[in-house]
Amino acid sequence: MKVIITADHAGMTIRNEVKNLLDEMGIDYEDTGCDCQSSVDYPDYALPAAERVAKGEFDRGIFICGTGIGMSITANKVKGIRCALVHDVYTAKLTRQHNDSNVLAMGERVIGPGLAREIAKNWLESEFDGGRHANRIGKITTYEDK
Ligand SMILES: O=C(CO)[C@H](O)[C@H](O)[C@H](O)COP(=O)(O)O
Repeated sequence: MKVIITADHAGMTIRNEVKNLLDEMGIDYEDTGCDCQSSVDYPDYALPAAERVAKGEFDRGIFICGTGIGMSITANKVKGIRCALVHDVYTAKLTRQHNDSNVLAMGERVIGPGLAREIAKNWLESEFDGGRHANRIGKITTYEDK
């Protein structure tokens, strides 16, 4: 699995925690910033990273900002992206099993690094269930292709 990770200035601590997790799990990843010396705009990070997931360069993305909302709204504008904003372990698993989410968004001003790590681990380890859920995702894809 290849993962792209990106964050704005409000997501640096969780970004570093998730990078440690990816190292421990032996998962290949690219960190596309920010360097976060000053305040930045989340769309400048979410859009290029989401496009690279949509193109198939990466299997999954993990995007972090203050609330996760800006990153998730932006990522979901990119065709083929199913970005889930997650702040608990239950929905981390369920959004993989039911929604086949390919991007995980989290907010560093909402949860701490320990919970973020558990969320990322469960999201990375959970598989899509297919079946009735594939049919539902097909309806989203059909809409995107119109
Ligand atoms: O987009 C967001 C909220 O939807 C993110 O949380 C940003 O990180 C946040 O807006 C940044 O806020 P700041 O006051 O400019 O640090």
